[in-house]
Amino acid sequence: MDLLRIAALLTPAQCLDWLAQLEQAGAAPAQVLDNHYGGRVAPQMRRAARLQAPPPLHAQAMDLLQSLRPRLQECFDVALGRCEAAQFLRYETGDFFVAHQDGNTPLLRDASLTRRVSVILLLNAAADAPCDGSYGGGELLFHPRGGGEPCREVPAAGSLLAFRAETTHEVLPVVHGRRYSVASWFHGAVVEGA
Ligand SMILES: O=C(O)CCC(=O)C(=O)O
Ligand SMILES: [Fe+2]
Repeated sequence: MDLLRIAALLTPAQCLDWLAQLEQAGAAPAQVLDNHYGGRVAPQMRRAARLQAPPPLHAQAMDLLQSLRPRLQECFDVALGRCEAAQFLRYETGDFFVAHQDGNTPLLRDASLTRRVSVILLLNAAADAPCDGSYGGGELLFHPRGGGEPCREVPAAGSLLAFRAETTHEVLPVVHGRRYSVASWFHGAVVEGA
């Protein structure tokens, strides 16, 4: 399974700054891209809030993610085009996202079809015991194609994971605190005349 880990993409101070800005942000239930449900979330699939980041913060996140394009293209050996608007996510205690694929799965012919690389940036850290600004649970599980033991990731605050959009992954329920992440997707480069 291809999993790229980028440590310390954000400094601890940047994480705190982003989190402080998100404290003020409005929230709505996070959705899923699914024709069947018309994009609405099926509550048994996902529970998380999508935060309305202030536009300058959103722009900063987009610049940061776009700066990774060359590295991601090289790592995954795929030509990448646009990067989707970053989603700022908050998982409260009990929130989760069941095993899913983000795109590039031909059976689902929706806007996710051209997604090639998913990126997830964690803004705060996991801790075993409840303490300010951290969360418990909320691990990311990556399931290898064809079965086998899943790979369990607990990224440090400010670090990013990138993987092929068709990789099956899930977020286990948060058991204490609040987990903050930023997710986005790079689509394949559009080939002229294709
Ligand atoms: O919040 C996360 O860590 C993962 C989010 C995710 O998998 C998604 O939005 O597709
Ligand atoms: Fe996902």
